[in-house]
Parts: sequence; structure tokens; C-alpha cells
Amino acid sequence: MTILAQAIEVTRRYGDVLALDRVSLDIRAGELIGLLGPNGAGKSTLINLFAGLRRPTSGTVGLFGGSPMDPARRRGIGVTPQETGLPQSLRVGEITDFVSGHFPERVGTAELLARFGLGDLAGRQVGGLSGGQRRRLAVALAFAGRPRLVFLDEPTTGLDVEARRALWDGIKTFHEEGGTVLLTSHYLEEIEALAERVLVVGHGRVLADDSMRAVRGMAGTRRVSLVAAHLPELPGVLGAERVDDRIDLLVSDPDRLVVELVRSGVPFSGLEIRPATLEEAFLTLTSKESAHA
Ligand SMILES: Nc1ncnc2c1ncn2[C@@H]1O[C@H](COP(=O)(O)OP(=O)(O)OP(=O)(O)O)[C@@H](O)[C@H]1O
Repeated sequence: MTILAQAIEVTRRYGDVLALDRVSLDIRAGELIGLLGPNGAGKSTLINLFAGLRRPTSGTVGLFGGSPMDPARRRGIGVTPQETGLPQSLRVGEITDFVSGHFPERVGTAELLARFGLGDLAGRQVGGLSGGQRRRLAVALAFAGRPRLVFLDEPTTGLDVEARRALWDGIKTFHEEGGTVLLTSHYLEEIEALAERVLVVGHGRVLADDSMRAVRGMAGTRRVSLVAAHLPELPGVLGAERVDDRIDLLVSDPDRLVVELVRSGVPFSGLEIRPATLEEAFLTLTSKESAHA
């Protein structure tokens, strides 16, 4: 599969701060990648390097087979940073025309706005938009120049459920048409809903880079759920939660737990075992990392 962007042994320092520490990864055509990591893990720095806004301290960053500093290559990407400032007095349609005008190929303004649920707002001044509408416009603009590769840094932070879904639809349509996306999010359900590949970063290092399914399983934990009045001490229980008469146990070895449970003779029913969620995997991966840091 064609590699659109690549980081090879990339380190980025800001003075004494080591934001990225020998990171290597490929972004291949057609992928939708979720980039996860706690605050300060180095996610925005990585996007800035791919977008040619920063240079690595050491290592190599490639975009479309050359340097991201080359403006001709940068025209092939779309970026929405975490914070954007849009001119308040311009109308939504005017800003969209203005941004599209910088690109040789473009999505028509009406089509672009419709894709992101902004079709009715083309004539509205940006100063009159709600925070959520403004954020959706900022994300839509990343797609204006028919990019091959889009970087979205926390695209839906602060959006309500409906606005978030409108944005997801726009991102999904782009991806279904063959577009490539790397997005960061603090909403794990967003990464679960959109991404096929998950990258977990912590302290500037890549802690996991695999399919959604594999990353979920990586933590090696399972959730065992059952109905019981009380439970004895059981081996390998990492966490427990009771809701009414149902008890949820986060465990490392579900087989052993069930054997011990049966051996204990305590009555129980409704036994269910399922893989850990992305959130559980994420917490396990990043807390292991802090323990080693
Ligand atoms: N311009 C800068 N000057 C100094 N330090 C910086 C600069 N930009 C980032 N850093 C530091 O580099 C580290 C990585 O920051 P980065 O913004 O890449 O993290 P992040 O994963 O995007 O975090 P968040 O989830 O909070 O957005 C942090 O310790 C941050 O304080």
C-alpha cells in the first residue's frame, strides 16, 4: 500500500522537553488512524511535523515521498489544529471560497458545507456562529482542497452529540471515498467509532500501533460480569464494580477466576466474559508506561 507520510526515528525537543523520542511510523493511503495519548504525550507535535510546521530535532519526516516543508506537497494535506481563529466578519461561504481558492482542486462550497451539516449557514457571519458551528467549519475547511491526507487534532472537543455525529459523517464520507485521516481525540468512543488503526503514544514514545481489535486485546484484560450476592477473595482481580446485583470484574486471567469461583461454592448466575474496552486498554498501556518513566 502506498505510504503517504512517514516518520523515521524522529525526535523533537523543545529546550529541555523531549516531546517525541525516536518515533517511527508510516501512514498508508486509505487508512483512518486514531492517535491516542494523555495530555502532553506529543500528539500535536507529531501532526505539526507531518504538516511541515515544525522540523524534527533528529530523524526524518516524509510527506508524499519528499519533505513536508515543500509547499507543493503541503497542498496535498488538510489540517485542523486544536485551536483555530477565523475572521469574525466574513460569512461562512466567503471563508470557504477563500480557503478553497488556494488549492488547484477543490470541493464546491455548497457540497463541502452540506457534508459537515453547515448547509444552512453559508450566509451567516462567523461571529454569529455558535462555538460548535465554528469548530465544524474549521474542520470542514481542512477538506476544502480535496486533500489526500487530513490531520485533525481533537476535531470534536466541545461539540454536542449531534454536532459530533455530523462531523463523524463528514470524516467517514471522505474516508469511504479513499481519503486518509489521522485524528487525535480524548473521546475514546470517537476513536472506537472511526478508527481502524490505533496509535497510543505516551511520553513521546509509541506504546502501541495496531488494529483497533489488537489494541483492545493488548492490555490482556477481560471483563467478567456476573450476578451474585457476595464474592470471596478471587485471584487476578484488577478492579471491581457493583451495579445492583451485578458485579463487573476486570481480570487478567478469566479462566483461573472462573475455576476459583466455582471452587469457592458461592452461588452465581449470568456469567459473561468480554474483551476489555479501548478505554481499559488505554489506561493499562499508559499507566504501565508511567510506572516505568
Ligand atoms: N512550543 C513549545 N515550546 C515548549 N514546549 C512545548 C511546545 N510545544 C509543545 N511543547 C511540550 O512538548 C510536549 C508535547 O506536547 P504536545 O502538544 O505535542 O502534546 P499533546 O499530546 O498534543 O498534548 P494535548 O493532548 O494536551 O494536546 C509537552 O510537554 C509540551 O509542553
